[in-house]
Amino acid sequence: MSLPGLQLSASDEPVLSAVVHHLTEGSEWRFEVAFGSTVEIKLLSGNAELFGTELAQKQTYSFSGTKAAIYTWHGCTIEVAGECQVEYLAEETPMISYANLHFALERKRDEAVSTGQDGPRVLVLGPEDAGKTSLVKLLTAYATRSGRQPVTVNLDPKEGILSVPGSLSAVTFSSILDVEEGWGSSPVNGPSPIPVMLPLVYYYGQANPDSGDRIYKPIVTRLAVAVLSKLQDDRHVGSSGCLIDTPGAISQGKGGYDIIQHIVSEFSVNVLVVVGSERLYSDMLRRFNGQPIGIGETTTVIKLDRSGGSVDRDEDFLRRSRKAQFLRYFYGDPKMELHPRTTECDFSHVTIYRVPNTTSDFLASLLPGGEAEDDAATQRLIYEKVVPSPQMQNGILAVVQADGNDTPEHIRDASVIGFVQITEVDEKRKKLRILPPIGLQLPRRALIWGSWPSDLGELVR
Ligand SMILES: Nc1ncnc2c1ncn2[C@@H]1O[C@H](COP(=O)(O)OP(=O)(O)OP(=O)(O)O)[C@@H](O)[C@H]1O
Repeated sequence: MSLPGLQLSASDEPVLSAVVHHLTEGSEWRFEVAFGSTVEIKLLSGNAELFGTELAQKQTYSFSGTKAAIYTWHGCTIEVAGECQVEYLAEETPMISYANLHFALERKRDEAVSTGQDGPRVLVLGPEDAGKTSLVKLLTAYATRSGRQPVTVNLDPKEGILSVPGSLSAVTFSSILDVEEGWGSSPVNGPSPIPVMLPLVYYYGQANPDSGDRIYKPIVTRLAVAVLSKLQDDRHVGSSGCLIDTPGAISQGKGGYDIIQHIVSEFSVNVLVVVGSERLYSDMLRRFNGQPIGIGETTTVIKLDRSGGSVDRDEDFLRRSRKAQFLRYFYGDPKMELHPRTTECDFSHVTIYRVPNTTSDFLASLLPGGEAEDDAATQRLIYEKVVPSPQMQNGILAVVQADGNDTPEHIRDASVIGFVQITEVDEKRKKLRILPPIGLQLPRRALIWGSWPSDLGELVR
């Protein structure tokens, strides 16, 4: 079609050249797409899945800023339009062992249905970029495809499953995952054509857990209490069990093992999966294999190979992924755009608590004379009450279900209602400008200012 007067025709629009790939059974096509480029993929024939979620035939899926793989059990043909940074066909994958793990979990779920006990509580451990999140995504997708309703728990603050980075969350999956977005969407993550899921979110505000801080372990406990009571209250969810993703940092010995012990006991973990590390596997085997959990149950430790497709992501890629997650939180995605407006409020309307830089504050507390002797000093290790300052510019604050005057413990243990960005601090007028997500009123709640991520820049469009 040509446009009158402009001498333009449809053929002047950029056309993405399409290439067709034939995948043999049990192989995968791995691809990486840079931020700023888009690659469109269409399944022409056969069956294919992305981290366990099936692709529909003839539907176009768009990817940007992604590293992933399309796997086929029985062979397929896909059409790919656009430029990938990296792409290749791989015939060696650990998918059979991943599927075997899924079937073993299914047997435990069937047993749970007949005995009335909880289904498997699965903890996934491994070094950074070993493919832990991809495995949890795949196991979640396979469980929902088998008609289960597992609770998926994210204990990796860098990840932000159905929430933003900096938070820990738990959500019950009852429907398919989103091929393009992975976990799909929630009210604290943005809109989606896939049914909205309501995650339970707690705020950590730092990149890596610290066994010595007074925030990480207590909020893991809060999540565990909520998840285990959900398993008790809803038998379908209960027999499906839970799948727990973890940060790579805790799999590196010392303080990390202390955190692993904490997670295992709080979630009554009975299946511990180690991905891609012989040494960690042997340490976990020694510590946990055969350990009794409740009546008649013991923990089983198993090892899985790392997929050759699981790749290291450089800091620039991770920074851009984080920024994209926050932009999606505030502005939605092309399927459903949102238009939040910044709003101004007085300093006196907000009560802000700062997440301390735990490593330095914790170490300081161990120095002679620096020991936390009284309650006030102990509480400083949780949060510090602060007045708005220019350092907060572009900072992310979590709005939690607690009053500004509650104790730091109460504020830490409160779940998140939403996140805001501070876009301007006017010290002279004592006013703040804030970017809230659509629908979030800034009531007189406690706000927690995280120390990470600190490199997002201004998100206002
Ligand atoms: N089979 C695969 N083919 C292509 N890319 C893959 C494959 N498996 C994983 N990836 C990609 O490799 C990267 C690292 O994987 P993943 O996020 O699952 O690791 P992780 O162990 O959870 O990392 P972290 O320790 O940072 O949380 C991700 O970008 C993921 O999409």
